[in-house]
Amino acid sequence: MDWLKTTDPDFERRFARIVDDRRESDEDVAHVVRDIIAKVRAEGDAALSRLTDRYDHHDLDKDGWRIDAEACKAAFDALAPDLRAALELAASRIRAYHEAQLPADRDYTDDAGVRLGARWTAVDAAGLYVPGGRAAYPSSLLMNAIPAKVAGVERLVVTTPTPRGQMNELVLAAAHLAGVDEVWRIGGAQAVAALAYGTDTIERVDVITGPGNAFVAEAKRQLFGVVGIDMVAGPSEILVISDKKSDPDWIAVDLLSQAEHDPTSQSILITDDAVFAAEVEDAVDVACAQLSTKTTARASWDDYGVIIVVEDLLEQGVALANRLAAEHVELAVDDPEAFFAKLRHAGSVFLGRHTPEAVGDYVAGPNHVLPTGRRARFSSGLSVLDFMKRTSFIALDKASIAAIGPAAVAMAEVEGLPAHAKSVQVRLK
Ligand SMILES: NC(=O)c1ccc[n+]([C@@H]2O[C@H](COP(=O)([O-])OP(=O)(O)OC[C@H]3O[C@@H](n4cnc5c(N)ncnc54)[C@H](O)[C@@H]3O)[C@@H](O)[C@H]2O)c1
Ligand SMILES: N[C@H](CO)Cc1c[nH]c[nH+]1
Ligand SMILES: [Zn+2]
Repeated sequence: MDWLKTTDPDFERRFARIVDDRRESDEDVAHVVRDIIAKVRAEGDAALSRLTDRYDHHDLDKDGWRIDAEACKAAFDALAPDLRAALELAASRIRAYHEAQLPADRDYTDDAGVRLGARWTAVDAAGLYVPGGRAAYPSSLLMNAIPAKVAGVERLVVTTPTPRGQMNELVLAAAHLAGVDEVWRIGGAQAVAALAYGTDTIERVDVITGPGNAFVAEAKRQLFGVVGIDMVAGPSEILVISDKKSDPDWIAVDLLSQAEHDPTSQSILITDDAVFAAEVEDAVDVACAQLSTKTTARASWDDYGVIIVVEDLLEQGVALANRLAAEHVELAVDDPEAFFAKLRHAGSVFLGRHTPEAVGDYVAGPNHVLPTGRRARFSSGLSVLDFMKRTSFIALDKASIAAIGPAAVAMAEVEGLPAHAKSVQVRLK
């Protein structure tokens, strides 16, 4: 864990190193992923089978490639009542939030008499990556599938690893609840490649969404263009801005809540009180030792955890947070609105001491699939729009082409494109 004070003479150098650190996307990962993608593209199912054996340690031909709809329904029917209620609450809150994102078509006629507009349509098929290496993520299934359904996607294809052949019943139950069409027992970069290129067994999709570890995130990054993607959503991150009035035990578990996802996750505390910072550090040690996920959480905190003590939390603290552009930012202060007003770069923001990030992971409603690795500077969380595209349209008649056509002819001529000019001119006669 790194301790920084803005008053340290080498603060700027050390902070800049943290901002620029590409935690998960190093050259080794990129190289491994490139190789996996090439193998899946060239060999299809045979590569999927071999890579699943190598990384997830089971035999697809023996265990089955696909989980059928009956198994998903059976898992849903077998849910304990409290878990079923929790999944249903999460699903209905996620659905309500995302339904409000549906965009409106445009269709109008401007002053020149030109009819213009745009029509939104869903992609035909979406590949939804549901992580499953270290933990199981039924919540991520809902976060992927519900916006896709709201958008009107016809074919929803889930891929998820089943390490050592172990299926997670809650993931299957969530697939039934969300109305997923296909569930494939494949994870990692090989799953992303199969969705992008298709194989004899798995038909390709148009867009791939969802979170995952460094290999999954890098595969999506490399395959963007072959297929649409939502954004690069890799190992989780949390940045907590807190004054000394917060309970150190609360802040410690908030930091650990993201550290426990992955050894390359990152948890950062920014505070203006060094004593409070030390209390949180101690509380992290105590809380971490009690977690079943302590090995992962400890590794993440030791290698990538950061505590930054600033002189002025509102001005300096938020300025640093903007440079970090973290996936999640908690504002554990008396007046979170004042901080929120200055915060421009973050995937999702949690306002006030009673808003733990973990509630957003499950039941609040906004999507938990969010950009990581400082990418909140230019990307947003998963939304209904990631499953849709916009087609613009133009309609002219004799009068309106006469109004705007000559300008097009003039521009085509200076661009040296005579066929363009002619195709307008012939209609002006
Ligand atoms: N940013 C977000 O929105 C968000 C949301 C939820 C989860 N997450 C992140 O998702 C990740 C889940 O990770 P996970 O590991 O539990 O599951 P995962 O499904 O993402 O990854 C497991 C797969 O990784 C591949 N893999 C593992 N080691 C490999 C290696 N050495 N070489 C090549 N491939 C390898 C395997 O194929 C395996 O199937 C975490 O990093 C978590 O923080 C992010
Ligand atoms: N915190 C993760 C996004 O980074 C989402 C998640 C799912 N389950 C628990 N957490
Ligand atoms: Zn989480």
